[in-house]
Amino acid sequence: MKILVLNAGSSSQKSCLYDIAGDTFPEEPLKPLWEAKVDWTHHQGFAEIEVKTATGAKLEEEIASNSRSEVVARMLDTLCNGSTKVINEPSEINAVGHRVVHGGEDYRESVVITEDVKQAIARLATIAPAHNPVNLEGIEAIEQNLGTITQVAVFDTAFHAQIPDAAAIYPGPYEWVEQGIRRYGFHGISHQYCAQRAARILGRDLAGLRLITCHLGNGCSLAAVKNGYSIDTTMGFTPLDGLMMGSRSGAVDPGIIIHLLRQSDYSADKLDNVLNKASGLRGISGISGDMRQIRQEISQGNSRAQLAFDVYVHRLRSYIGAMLASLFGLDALIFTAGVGENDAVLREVTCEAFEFLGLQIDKEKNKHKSVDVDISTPDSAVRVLVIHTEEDWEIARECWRLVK
Ligand SMILES: Nc1ncnc2c1ncn2[C@@H]1O[C@H](COP(=O)(O)OP(=O)(O)O)[C@@H](O)[C@H]1O
Ligand SMILES: CC(=O)OP(=O)(O)O
Ligand SMILES: [Mg+2]
Repeated sequence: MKILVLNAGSSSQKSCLYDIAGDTFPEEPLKPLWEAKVDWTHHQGFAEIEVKTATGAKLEEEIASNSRSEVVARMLDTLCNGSTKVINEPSEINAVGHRVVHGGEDYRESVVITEDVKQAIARLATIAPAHNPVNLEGIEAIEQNLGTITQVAVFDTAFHAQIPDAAAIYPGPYEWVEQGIRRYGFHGISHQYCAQRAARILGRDLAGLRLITCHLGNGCSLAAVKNGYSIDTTMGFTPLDGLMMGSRSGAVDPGIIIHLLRQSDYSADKLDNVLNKASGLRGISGISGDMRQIRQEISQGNSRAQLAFDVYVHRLRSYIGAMLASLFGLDALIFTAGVGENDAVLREVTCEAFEFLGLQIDKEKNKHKSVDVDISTPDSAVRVLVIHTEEDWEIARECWRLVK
């Protein structure tokens, strides 16, 4: 079965094609036949497309277009033509899976996309403005280019759908509960993949495991996973809650918002922009939301970069503490996504705070650039894992489950 996966971000579009043979979904992630990445950030009005195949073919080009449909058309063209050709025609694709960030109260698991599903994704754009509209554009671009092919929406919120009310409900007025203003949680596709992968690495059943998965990418969130279910998480009603992120503030005293609305020229739009795009590592450092750049500036003695890192670590430790309390204990702490997988110093200083629990990492193992490994010492009371997240593979798994 050939499954095309689309993971649409606000300024990028990642896609890949898997070929899954046989009657059972493989345990180990397969290498995609073909992968494509489109980036709109570098050159206004232009899309940079990078394509590579499992056999080593590569293609890079720039096209003058802001239209996701036009760019998806070109991407699909590279699947069937030229040096990166891996199939003869688009009709060989059996299904298309999409990462959709917000599924709200209506969608608590993956679904085959219908008009109703599209309308719900559009409606939820008001609370996931950076994500849901581009997810919908991706779905429509596939409709325009591939017609009536089966498409599946895999929601970032779904893995958190079982979070108990005590952890999900904000202590505002009860009307909020009635209006669906509650903690939904995000990055669920990644948290779910990492929890399953951790159980495999540990040689244990998910049932009986208490895990904290730390997804630290541009967006950052933690999940407390018990018996394979998320029972608490740091992102909330929107992907702005919780940890400090690349350019998002994470949780701040709501009184600051009231203060700014009353005392300054802040509007809702300005607040949105400040909290989502001009805060976090970028806001504090004044340099960048990219952890690699923060690290480089720290090595050159930049005190604001150091402060940004220190606040990031403080927040991360605090929220790990919160997840620990929800789990009543911990079997494994898992680091994943761009920062979690690559930043050994961050992992080391984060873990130091939990040595009192008997959690101990092997500092040499921690420095190795390998993933899907246990970096704790043999006698550590808690296992510490670094896992390469495979959101696309998890989307393909859900697609396979629904379409097979
Ligand atoms: N070697 C590294 N050291 C520290 N941070 C890294 C490294 N490589 C990537 N990152 C960070 O990972 C983040 C992006 O993570 P990623 O999971 O790719 O994000 P997203 O999928 O949310 O766009 C960036 O902040 C980047 O700086
Ligand atoms: C939900 C979310 O924050 O996603 P990302 O980290 O991809 O921005
Ligand atoms: Mg990501």
